[in-house]
Amino acid sequence: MSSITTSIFKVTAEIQSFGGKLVKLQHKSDETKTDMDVNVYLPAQFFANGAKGKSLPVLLYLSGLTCTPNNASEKAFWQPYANKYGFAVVFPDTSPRGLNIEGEHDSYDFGSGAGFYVDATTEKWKDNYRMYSYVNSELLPKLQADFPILNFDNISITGHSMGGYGALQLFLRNPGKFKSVSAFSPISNPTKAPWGEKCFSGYLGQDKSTWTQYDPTELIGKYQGPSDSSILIHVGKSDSFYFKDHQLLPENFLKASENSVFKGKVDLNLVDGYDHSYYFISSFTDVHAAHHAKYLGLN
Ligand SMILES: N[C@@H](CCC(=O)N[C@@H](CSC=O)C(=O)NCC(=O)O)C(=O)O
Repeated sequence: MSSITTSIFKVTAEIQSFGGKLVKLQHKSDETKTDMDVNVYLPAQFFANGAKGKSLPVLLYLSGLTCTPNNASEKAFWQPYANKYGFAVVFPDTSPRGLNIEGEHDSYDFGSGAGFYVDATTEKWKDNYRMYSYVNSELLPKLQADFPILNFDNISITGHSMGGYGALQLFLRNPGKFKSVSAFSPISNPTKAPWGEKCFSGYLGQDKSTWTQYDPTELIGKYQGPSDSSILIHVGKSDSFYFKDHQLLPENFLKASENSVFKGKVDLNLVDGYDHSYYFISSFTDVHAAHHAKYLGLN
């Protein structure tokens, strides 16, 4: 039996980890019209503070292509830092599941596991592939309702690859909503990268002018919200998606930031020897956790 009481979400697993608990949840989504899985890591403070009613900040982690909520929960190692600083971590899924739209499961970089954090407008995808609205407008308010001890008004955002792009995109499209943003190997200029071109043309259609509303490199120059936080990015120099396939293009984002309110505030770290994997991510989780803790008022 679960020790966590919820009404919107069904608790499917509760796993003690690093002194806190990873809670696996499932709910019916109005946006995707499917059941959706989401994991939430509740730090030790959640259980200690519960009785005292002290609210805890939240870090939203968006995952990359092929991922479920479990990849980062098992391999990014946010738990010790969530406990050190006292924040919860939310790990959403990367696409609707359980559908069988024609072509949906044919490739790893489109369809299932590859929702690309957009609201699709093309006929085949528009009814369910609404991962932008799902994460931004449905999931977070619903979690707030079931977890009142968490403070979703004190939230930061991060992610990896497709999720790193998603983090930058959600941060820049919602000025002031997130206290800070960071990204591991983000697809920084998706309208110019093969992964982005494939997903945007499939979900949004051939008119490229509709793509730019989701491209961080296009969005940063137009952003006019708070800019007190810096934008922290790590990319492995031995990541073949970076140096060979040119999927990430972080230099384009850095350059665009020079004509924005974030001029001089994009902290792009190209790190020797690291690849695209969770071995890389988990090597820098501590730096990203400290970055967000600062802006969430935790250190
Ligand atoms: N061969 C891989 C290709 C997909 C991949 O590398 N996925 C990354 C994210 S890439 C950009 O969004 C990932 O996080 N994979 C899951 C993992 O646990 O490493 C494959 O098919 O997995």
